[in-house]
Order: sequence, then C-alpha cells, then structure tokens
Amino acid sequence: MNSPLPYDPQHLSHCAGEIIVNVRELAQRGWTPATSSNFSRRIDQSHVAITVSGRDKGRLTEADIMVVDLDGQPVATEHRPSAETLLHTQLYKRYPEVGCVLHTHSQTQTVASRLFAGQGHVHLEGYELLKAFRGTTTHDTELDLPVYPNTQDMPTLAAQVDATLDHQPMWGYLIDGHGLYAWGRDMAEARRHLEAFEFLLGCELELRRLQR
Ligand SMILES: CSCCC(=O)C(=O)COP(=O)(O)O
Ligand SMILES: [Zn+2]
Repeated sequence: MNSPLPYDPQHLSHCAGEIIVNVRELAQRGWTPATSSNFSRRIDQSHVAITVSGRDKGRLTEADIMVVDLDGQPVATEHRPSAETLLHTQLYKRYPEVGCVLHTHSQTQTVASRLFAGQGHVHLEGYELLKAFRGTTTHDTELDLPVYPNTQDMPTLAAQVDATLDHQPMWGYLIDGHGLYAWGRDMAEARRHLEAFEFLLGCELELRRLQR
C-alpha cells in the first residue's frame, strides 16, 4: 500500500487551481515572458505548492505545480521546483501568515530594476495607491522598495532579503535586470501588492521620462 501523502491533496488541488487561473491573467499582460517567473501558495504549515522549473507560466496545468517543504525539498514528486524556490520558502518560513508569493518579469519591473539599482531602492511616496499595501491607510506615507543585485546564487540573494527584513517590513522587492517579488497572506493580497508595485513603478518611470 502507498504511504499517505504528508499534505492534503484536495488542498493542493485548490492551491494549484488558484495559481493557474491567476497566473494565466498575469501572463496575458505580458508579465511572464519566455517561461520566466514563478509562483507559489502555502498548503499548510510545512508544505508549499510551487511551479515546476522551466514551464510556460501562461499555460500552466495541475501537472506544472508540485509540492516542496519549507527547505525547498520536493515532496512525493520527481519534478524539479523553480530555480528560485529558496526565495519563496524563506518567506513562508519567516512569516507563518504569508500564504502566497508571486514573482514576475514585466518590462516595467525590469526597466525600473535597472534604473534604480544604483541607489539600491525605489522610493515611493505620496501615491494614493500605496494604500493597496497591507497596513497602509493613507497616501501620506513613504516606502522604499529594495533592489538587490542579480545572482544565480540563491542563498546569497536570500541572505540579502533576510537582512532587509530584519529591520524593515516589506511586501516586495526588485532584483536588478530580473524582476519583482511580491507576497501576501493569500492570493488576492499578493496579487494586489504585485499590481500596486507594477503601477507605481510605471508611474516612477513615466515621471523620469517626462522630467528629462
Ligand atoms: C527564462 S527565465 C530565467 C529564470 C527565471 O528568472 C525565472 O523566473 C523562472 O525560473 P523557473 O526555474 O522558476 O522556471
Ligand atoms: Zn525570475
């Protein structure tokens, strides 16, 4: 007899469905070009549903979603998880309330990451849309979105993210020449944060263009 799975397969199916539907919409906006981007959803305290590495994120099916533990190790599958799994699991490990992590490669995110890499962050201030971020209740506030240097060494990148999180709460970050990470308590909140960052970065790029 097969040993029972260490997670609820029905809950995995629910999480996978949420990822598939939402990511299809993000892909239609052009935010996941050329198999880029990766997405995850917490199943329970110790398990995460995450996209299989290298799959076309605009055409995901349940077969493209697998399970890892909070160390990023595959659970009951031969598939290879996203190359960036550690950047997802570090957030689930650190914050029990985080339920969803979304990573995209839109042109706006990528151009902004290049433009602001030198200063290490994008300063966002005075926008009504800042209220899209959990805990923010007024436009009269400011937020620094970190920009980290890109590297293929995920532990190095994860350590930089952790160092920032040690002294600053945040809902996302950019990686230079790469893309954006955003997260939240559930899919709806993570997606709201992702869309808010995309919009605000677009505003900052347009302001720079007009001020030239
Ligand atoms: C062709 S995109 C390069 C890798 C990347 O940045 C990405 O987001 C997708 O990697 P994954 O292993 O999750 O498919
Ligand atoms: Zn990526």
